[in-house]
Amino acid sequence: MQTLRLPQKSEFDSIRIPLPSSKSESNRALVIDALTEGKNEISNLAEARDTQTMIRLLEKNPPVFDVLDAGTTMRFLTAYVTVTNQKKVMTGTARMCERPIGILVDALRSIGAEIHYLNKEGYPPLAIHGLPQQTSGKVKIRGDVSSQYISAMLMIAPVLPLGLEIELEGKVGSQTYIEMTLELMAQFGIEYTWKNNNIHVPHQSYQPTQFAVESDWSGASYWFSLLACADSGELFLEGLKENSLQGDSAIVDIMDLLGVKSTFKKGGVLLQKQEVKGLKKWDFTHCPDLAQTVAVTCAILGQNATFIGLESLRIKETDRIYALQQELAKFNAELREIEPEVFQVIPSVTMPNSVQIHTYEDHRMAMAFMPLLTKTEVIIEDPEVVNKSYPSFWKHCGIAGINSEIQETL
Ligand SMILES: O=C(O)C1=C[C@@H](OP(=O)(O)O)[C@@H](O)[C@H](O)C1
Ligand SMILES: C=C(OP(=O)(O)O)C(=O)O
Repeated sequence: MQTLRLPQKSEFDSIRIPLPSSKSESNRALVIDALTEGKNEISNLAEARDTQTMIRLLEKNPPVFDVLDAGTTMRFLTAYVTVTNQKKVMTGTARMCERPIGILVDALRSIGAEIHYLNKEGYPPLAIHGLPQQTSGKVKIRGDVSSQYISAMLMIAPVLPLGLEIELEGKVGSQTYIEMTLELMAQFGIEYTWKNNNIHVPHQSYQPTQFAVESDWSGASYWFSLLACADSGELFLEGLKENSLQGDSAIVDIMDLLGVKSTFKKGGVLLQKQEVKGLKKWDFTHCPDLAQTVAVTCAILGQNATFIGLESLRIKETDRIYALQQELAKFNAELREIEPEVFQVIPSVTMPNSVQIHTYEDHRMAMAFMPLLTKTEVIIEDPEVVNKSYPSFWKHCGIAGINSEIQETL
């Protein structure tokens, strides 16, 4: 097994981190581009494996689309392949085949698609036979499992002959990602209305557009956390905008409470240390990918914060609640469920001399625990797991003066 040793370090100079591009924006722009007649100019696409997988599948168009562990690639391409009336098998890693897709398949079937499950009902792998004819212009989709099903349906909606009216049912999670989808579609010339639970996208054409992908706010969160946990330093994060399409820009408000001041400047955002105001409670319903970063930060900073809105974490790259609980325990911290779906961070009081973090095939487990190096030596198992969203993460740690060392262990 490969591990990465991160020596303890808690003082940082004035450092500029280039940051990767957003995989969420990239994967939307790629699907829209594939649906557009005419030439778009899309720049700054993500180096993330999830995006590179989508580029490769769209370019090579093999009969089997193996998306590996990329949720957006699986969900967005399932809708894309269907609407473009292709015959295709959609599959992915063993974990991807445990991540539900039934809500999206039901939505596509309800407008006339022919899709079959090749193994377990409700889960990939799927055999798609296309959409011979759109039989309905209305669909109901529950919003509490994954917003990616809704984004997938929204992006194909303009090219459907009858357009699409989507009624969102129940609680809607990750709503910021639905907003990102619609705002991005609007930049490609699409008009829509969203009233209460109803989103209506009439039939229309995507317009050729120039679109530059912004840096990734989810990836930026680990640098906010590093500074929050450090004794001193100043970081400049490149390519972030104050008015972002990404809901994970909420990290600015969260970290304002955890001791990081953000100042937007030309070309990015400057992070400086300030006093810790304290984080009492946060709802992660609309920014689930920040939960691991903030849980680790609170555990390190001695913040007994209450977390809600973590339900979707159980069906991501791993069961992130279980994974966090296991790894926080290694430095005597906890994520305790005090009532159903209400969690409290119980911070660490004693820190071991070294902590080895298991990463559960989840990029965010590796990156979220990196800031622990401000308090002790950290050993990260399977460091390449970061490639899913942030392949240059360890290189950027090097820019920050963290002298990591790869180790081969049995
Ligand atoms: O649409 C997107 O780009 C994403 C939506 C979110 O998923 P859910 O909607 O499943 O919460 C998020 O966790 C994921 O990393 C990216
Ligand atoms: C959940 C994530 O991605 P996806 O659902 O697209 O696999 C993530 O990047 O944290």
